[in-house]
Amino acid sequence: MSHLSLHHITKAWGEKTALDDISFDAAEGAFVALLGPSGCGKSTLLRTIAGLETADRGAIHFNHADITHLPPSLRKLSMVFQSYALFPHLNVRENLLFGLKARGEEKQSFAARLDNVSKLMELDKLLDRLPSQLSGGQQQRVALGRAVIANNTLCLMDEPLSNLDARLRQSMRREIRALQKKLGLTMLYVTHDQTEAMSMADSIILLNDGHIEQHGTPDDLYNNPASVFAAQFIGAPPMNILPLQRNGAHHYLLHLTAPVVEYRDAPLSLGLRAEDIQPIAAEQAALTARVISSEYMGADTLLVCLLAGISEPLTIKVPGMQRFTDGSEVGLQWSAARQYLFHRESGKRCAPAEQQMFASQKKYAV
Ligand SMILES: Nc1ncnc2c1ncn2[C@@H]1O[C@H](COP(=O)(O)OP(=O)(O)OP(=O)(O)O)[C@@H](O)[C@H]1O
Repeated sequence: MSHLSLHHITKAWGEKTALDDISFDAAEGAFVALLGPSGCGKSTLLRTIAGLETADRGAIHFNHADITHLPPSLRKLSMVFQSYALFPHLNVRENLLFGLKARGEEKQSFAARLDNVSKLMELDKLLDRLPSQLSGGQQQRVALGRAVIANNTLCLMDEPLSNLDARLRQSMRREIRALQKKLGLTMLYVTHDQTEAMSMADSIILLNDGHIEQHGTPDDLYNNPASVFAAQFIGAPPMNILPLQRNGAHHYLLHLTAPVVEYRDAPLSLGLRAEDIQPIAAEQAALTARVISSEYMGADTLLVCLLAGISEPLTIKVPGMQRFTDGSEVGLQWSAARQYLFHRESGKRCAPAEQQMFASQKKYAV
């Protein structure tokens, strides 16, 4: 049985459905990222699991027990907020011990637990300082230490790194992941940053407007996106999405690398990741595009190109040292295995069998 299971959790704020029939399982010791754009319901979901909000419908099971109606203090979970929520007038030691005292836990255990956690979090030399005398990263460690000292096996984190600068964020990501593994914590981690989710999590729950768009491993979300939304949310730059047309001027796109065609009643879009498109010499290419801008980023350069007759620009990722002049013509190719097909109306990915069926219809091929 899963450590944590949500069953059909639904919650509305007035007219707005913030959580729409959310169900998932998290195994013991798993790091699960809740990812999605602003307003998709990440915080509401986390707060509902913590018991700080009440679901309108559905059930939450944790450690074989139904905790749906338990108050937060009895749920045996720790929560770390974006704001750290440290008490400004209490020093690090008092902040770390506050929860234990408030819950009336065994006093004799405090010294050993404090010693253990302050060493683990490298806070042992800072115990007498107030939060205002700590750096952002140190404050974050106190907030984490408070979660760890409670000895709870489930930890909920709501954008814990968003107040830190990019470099510190990266090292804290590694620290949190290492700590979570070492202590065997089950972690639910809210973020809107796909890189954070991809680099830290065992599995990602991608939320879109209150519902689960896709739940899978980082590899699944990147290589097998279930929809245009997932394909464009995961990966940078977002996946190129080009409309396929049966008789339009774009037709040549379709039979460049494989006889992928549009099916009678199923208008499709073609998805291509920027890194899967290779520039080649224009004179050797069946398809050419005009470079409209290039963005040098060190290791890579992003080329924004326009294909004749297609208004959507196409972004291509090339090695940083490869230079193209704006306005020049470049040939393009990609592997048929790296093409994604989506239903244009629903945005959903075509099933493999469906994609095969489209591919086998050669009537549109030149
Ligand atoms: N207390 C509240 N009262 C009314 N509406 C709310 C309340 N809290 C959240 N909402 C609404 O519910 C929806 C989901 O909000 P939520 O804060 O869960 O999203 P989020 O994904 O965490 O967003 P962000 O990344 O911006 O924090 C939004 O439309 C929001 O306006």
